[in-house]
Amino acid sequence: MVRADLNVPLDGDKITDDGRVRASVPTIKALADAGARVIVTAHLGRPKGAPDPKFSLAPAAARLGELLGAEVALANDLVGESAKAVVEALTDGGVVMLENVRFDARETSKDDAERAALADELAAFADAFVSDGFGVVHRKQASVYDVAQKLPAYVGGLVDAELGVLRKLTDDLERPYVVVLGGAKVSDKLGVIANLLSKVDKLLIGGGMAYTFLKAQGHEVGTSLLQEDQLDQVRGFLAEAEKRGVELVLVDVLVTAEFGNVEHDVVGTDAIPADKMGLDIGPKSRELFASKLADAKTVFWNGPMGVFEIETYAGGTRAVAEALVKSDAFTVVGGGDSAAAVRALGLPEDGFSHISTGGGASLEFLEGKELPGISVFAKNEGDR
Ligand SMILES: Nc1ncnc2c1ncn2[C@@H]1O[C@H](COP(=O)(O)OP(=O)(O)O)[C@@H](O)[C@H]1O
Ligand SMILES: O=C(OP(=O)(O)O)[C@H](O)COP(=O)(O)O
Repeated sequence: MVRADLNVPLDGDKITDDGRVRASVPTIKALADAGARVIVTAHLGRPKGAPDPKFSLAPAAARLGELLGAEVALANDLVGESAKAVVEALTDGGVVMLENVRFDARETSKDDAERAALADELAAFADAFVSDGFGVVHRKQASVYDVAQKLPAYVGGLVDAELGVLRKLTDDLERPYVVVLGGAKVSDKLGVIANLLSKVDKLLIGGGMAYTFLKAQGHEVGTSLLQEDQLDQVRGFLAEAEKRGVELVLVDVLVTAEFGNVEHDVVGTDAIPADKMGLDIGPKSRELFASKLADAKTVFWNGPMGVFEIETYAGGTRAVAEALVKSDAFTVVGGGDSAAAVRALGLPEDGFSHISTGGGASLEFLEGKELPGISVFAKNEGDR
């Protein structure tokens, strides 16, 4: 059983960036080539613990089959009759996939016993477990953490390689060290900032993340993405950043009346109208961010600077990406959408030192937090 991260961006049922599927191939292929019967488990999006066709893994299974050159049958459930039939029909060297692990509410349950019960059912399908979904190792979830305690468990090549690169950002890194944060998973990622403040020289904040900072500084943010319940925490970060001399810079944004509308204005961060939302960083911010990145020696970037999927709001993300390509620093981009953005904007992948499949996972590793999907291996002494 291989836990992969196949959480790919979709437009309807079309994969818009298959980077995570491609990154999952080497481990799956090596096992299949060695004659194993491979059962792939993965999640897609954040369904509410029940089947939802919008979040089916069907596009990922089809793409994985194309890349492997052999069909990958997809069960239409996780541990039910369909999964049992698909696993039973497996032959040596074959690969099958179970449906989205998050269609079962026990996957993400906070209750240890509930997760363990699902892990038992998953483990009954297999003789060994390989943890290869780097983007999800920061999640204490049944298919990532609990199942690793039920079977002989091994770290896969992708997880091993990702950790190898990220260690370069924790041991003896060259300064100035700049971290760029954006994206939409604001509440998740605000949590890492407290620890990052003691490690970085500059923190550049854009994307959906920026508006909670602007609000905490006393600005009006209109209808922009806002994590109201974390404002106090962010006020604490601002005070801490000032004390430590960590710079936070954002001066203008692109605002629009309605999400997705291409009609927009550029306004200063102190002039966001009450009925508008910010969907990208503005031209002055782009220049400022690029100048802060120009003399960096180490950069980690997670989270697009704007809604890059719409060309009108892709400029901020492009500016940061181009600044990294130009830079001779050690540059790591992490996250499903950030990696997808770099490729969608046509930037050369070799313009970055590393493009990681994990955003939240990388950030939590960099802040020094224990990652459940990794620390579980310390508990299974002897397994590797
Ligand atoms: N200002 C913004 N408002 C709303 N969404 C935003 C904004 N800026 C960026 N985004 C969205 O953030 C998403 C990616 O966020 P996230 O999942 O946190 O990044 P990653 O997958 O790289 O870790 C993109 O789909 C992008 O459209
Ligand atoms: O897309 C992911 O993370 P990322 O957006 O931090 O790169 C992973 O697949 C984890 O998904 P989750 O944040 O819903 O647990």
